[in-house]
Amino acid sequence: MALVSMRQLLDEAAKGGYGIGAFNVNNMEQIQSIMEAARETKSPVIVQASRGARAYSQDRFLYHLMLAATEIYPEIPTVLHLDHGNSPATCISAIDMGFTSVMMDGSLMEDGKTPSSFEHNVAVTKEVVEYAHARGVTVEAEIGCLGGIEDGHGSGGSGLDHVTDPAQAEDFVKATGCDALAIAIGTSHGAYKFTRKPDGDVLKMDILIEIHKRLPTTHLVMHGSSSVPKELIDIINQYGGKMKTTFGVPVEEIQLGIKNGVRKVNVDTDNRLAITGAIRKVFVETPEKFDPRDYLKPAREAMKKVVAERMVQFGQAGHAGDYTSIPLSEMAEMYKKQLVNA
Ligand SMILES: O=C(CO)COP(=O)(O)O
Ligand SMILES: O=C[C@H](O)COP(=O)(O)O
Ligand SMILES: [Zn+2]
Ligand SMILES: [Zn+2]
Repeated sequence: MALVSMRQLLDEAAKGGYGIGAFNVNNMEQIQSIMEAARETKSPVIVQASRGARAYSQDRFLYHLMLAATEIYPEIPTVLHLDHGNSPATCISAIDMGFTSVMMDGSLMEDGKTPSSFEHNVAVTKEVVEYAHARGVTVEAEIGCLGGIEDGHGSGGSGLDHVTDPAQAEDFVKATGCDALAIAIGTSHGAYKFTRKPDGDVLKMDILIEIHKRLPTTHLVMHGSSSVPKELIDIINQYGGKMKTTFGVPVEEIQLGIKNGVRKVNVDTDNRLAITGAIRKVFVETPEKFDPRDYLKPAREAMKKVVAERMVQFGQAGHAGDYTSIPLSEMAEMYKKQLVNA
């Protein structure tokens, strides 16, 4: 099976009322972990690569690993998505290489740091939507800026300033025709999201629910959705790591999101934690070992376990065989004839 459009997976998820994890990758072992978890749980999958991942892997390596994944796991509908594209040029280069979905993150300027204006965001997103849809490729956009509310860190100043404005989200989707919308509700990337279990003061599920009410057919995306389980932090620290106490997004909050329009759930940090803990354990317990396979195999296994668990929790498990994939050329026709609902 060829790589498929993310739009199709999200439309199916909306019909079935479930969410789909989007897991970040940089190398072969991470791709293998996700694909094995998908096979075990019979899940459709979204594999995503950041700009950093593309640079790290000289992206053609990553692309060809993903083609290998479609050959080895033909029963799994598999999407290759660009995470946080910073400009139309970045998105276009990914589409030209064969990514079947891209994120145009116009909430920030091209430097990936400075919050942008609504007008800038609309303009760059529209440009990407036009190029992508003509090729059957999906576009995720973002409105509001990620970054914690609790400590005001993240994209520029006080986190609350950058929480998504529901009215603006509505205008933005109408103006751009994007397929999926990432919103800012107080989560941030990385391990240090919250200093206590988040409540409604710092994790704005009410805003998410309001956005879903205004945009009931828009596929919402939750970034920064690692749960940062204490068990994974404890393993790292037990084997010589030095991570501070921290809290992520509780799975039950993500599940509440899924009941309210969230179809794509971005997870990277939890997998990084699992991999690092597994490798540290081998190093400490068997310091005489030096074959990379001796620690990469347990690392791969540890990540697979986290991914499979999330696939079950998000509800995508069991849905890999529900549909046959629509070729990108047909998706392009559907966009042209406006058969894909905004
Ligand atoms: O949002 C993410 C990637 O875009 C990943 O978030 P985490 O750092 O919570 O895993
Ligand atoms: O966007 C955040 C993802 O966790 C990717 O992180 P990265 O830019 O370090 O590859
Ligand atoms: Zn952003
Ligand atoms: Zn993100």
